[in-house]
Amino acid sequence: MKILTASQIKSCDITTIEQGISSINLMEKASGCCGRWIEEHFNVTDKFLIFCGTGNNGGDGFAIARMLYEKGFDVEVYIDQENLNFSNDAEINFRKIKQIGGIGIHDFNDFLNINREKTVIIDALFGYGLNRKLSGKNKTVVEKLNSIKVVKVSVDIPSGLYADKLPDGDSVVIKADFTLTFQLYKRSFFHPETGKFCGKITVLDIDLDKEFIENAETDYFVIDEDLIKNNYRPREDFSHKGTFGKSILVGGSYGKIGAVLMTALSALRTGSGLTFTMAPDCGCQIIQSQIPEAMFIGCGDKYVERIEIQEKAVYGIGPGLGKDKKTQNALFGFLKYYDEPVVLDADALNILAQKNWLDLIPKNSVITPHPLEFERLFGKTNDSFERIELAKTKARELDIFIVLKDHHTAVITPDQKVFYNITGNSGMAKGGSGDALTGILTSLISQKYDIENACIFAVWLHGKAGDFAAEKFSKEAMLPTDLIHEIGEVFKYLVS
Ligand SMILES: NC(=O)C1=CN([C@@H]2O[C@H](COP(=O)(O)OP(=O)(O)OC[C@H]3O[C@@H](n4cnc5c(N)ncnc54)[C@H](O)[C@@H]3O)[C@@H](O)[C@H]2O)[C@@H](O)CC1
Ligand SMILES: Nc1ncnc2c1ncn2[C@@H]1O[C@H](COP(=O)(O)OP(=O)(O)O)[C@@H](O)[C@H]1O
Ligand SMILES: [K+]
Repeated sequence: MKILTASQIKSCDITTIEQGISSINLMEKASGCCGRWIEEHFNVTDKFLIFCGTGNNGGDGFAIARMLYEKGFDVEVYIDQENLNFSNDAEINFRKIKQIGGIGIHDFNDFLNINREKTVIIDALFGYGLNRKLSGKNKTVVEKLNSIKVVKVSVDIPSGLYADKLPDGDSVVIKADFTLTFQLYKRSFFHPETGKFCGKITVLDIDLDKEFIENAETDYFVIDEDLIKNNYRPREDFSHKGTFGKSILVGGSYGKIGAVLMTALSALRTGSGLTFTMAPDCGCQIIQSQIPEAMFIGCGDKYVERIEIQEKAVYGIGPGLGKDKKTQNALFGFLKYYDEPVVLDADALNILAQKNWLDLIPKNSVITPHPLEFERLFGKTNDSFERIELAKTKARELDIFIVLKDHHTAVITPDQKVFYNITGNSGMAKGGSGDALTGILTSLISQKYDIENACIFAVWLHGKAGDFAAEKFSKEAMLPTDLIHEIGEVFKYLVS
């Protein structure tokens, strides 16, 4: 799914209106979608306090208030009574609720304390039209709302957030539990500094002009299930182990053998035809007894001391590798003569950063840094938006794919497209999760997924397996090995 900027969304709204629906009816449709979602998720005994701004986001709020009232909900509306300079459609909907009479209309300042347990705040202060940080009464009311512990639902965007950039450092933003956004995800939902305000996000289809969206130019995309289902290739019947490639996972060092073991196990669980671990001899017994399906190639005593080049194989290098001098030489020796795409992770990246060997990375390779590894490779950035821009520059410069790991991992391609992943959860924030991703990626590339599709599929699959593991064991208790065992459930889900 595409991600558009605030100004593109505005143009999309205008185009949709030009195509035949009036703007007031579009607002009715958008508010209707929110109203139905609210009805499905809350009880008629709950009390709704709806905070409305003067723009069309506020207009949505007034319309939602009317719809909930008509369904029998207890609704109060809060506005800034010193600023009644409403947009046309907000004005129409404001008048409608005034006519109804049964809905209390109050000033932000009259909002003192919540005196009922089951209260729900609806935030319809600002949407994508925000053009400066919140100040005055808007700021005060958001600070007050943030200080009380009740469920908050933001309409379109948590008020105070921009759709596509960071707010100023000291901005106030509503901290929502739920965000009901129209038609498309917004970029700010996926960045750590801004995404933390959104809570659980639901995208509501309000039928904006499909042709406009199709033709809109953007570098930014969300990895949704449609993309994955198009991408996934079920296993052919007439096939043999050679059909599904040869994955060689290089890593492990004394005390970190588990890392390469988990990488190999993930490669197997993702369907690799032939799977090898290339690891120090001290890991032989443990790997061979834990994963009999994987073959073992010894390449040192306690550390990887050489990386043998084999034909028709895809290499995933880094998990548990360590940075021993002999390992550094082994990596240098390998990359100097190898020019097929490889997957590089963890200490392989740390060595490349430390030695400034980035030019050795073969074209079309995939690197999978977490933010700190990224910083070691490419330097500091001020925020995660800048980090993505730097990743785009580096992906193009080096002609590589960058899988920038985070809560919403981003796949950045050499032609500067950015795909945000929406599967995964904080249960994966445990040593070993990244090793699993390296195995999944290597396996998909060895099965001849093109590299872009392999990256997209791998991060989605990895996160989805993490979500299944969290469902079964909880975020706290799930282990990276549980995630690896859930990979099978994800493939079953894809064909169901
Ligand atoms: N027809 C449409 O265009 C539709 C718009 N929709 C809703 O409309 C929203 C966008 O509406 P608008 O473009 O009116 O924008 P907003 O409702 O976000 O508010 C913009 C208004 O607030 C002012 N403003 C911006 N930042 C401010 C600040 N910090 N302090 C005080 N005032 C500030 C602006 O000057 C403008 O008057 C969407 O997010 C969505 O909720 C939906 O109803 C779907 C259809
Ligand atoms: N809070 C989180 N939400 C979603 N995914 C997460 C979270 N924390 C970690 N992950 C995922 O787990 C993996 C961790 O990788 P990494 O930091 O390299 O750790 P490791 O030490 O396991 O190699 C990444 O794929 C990352 O996206
Ligand atoms: K809002």
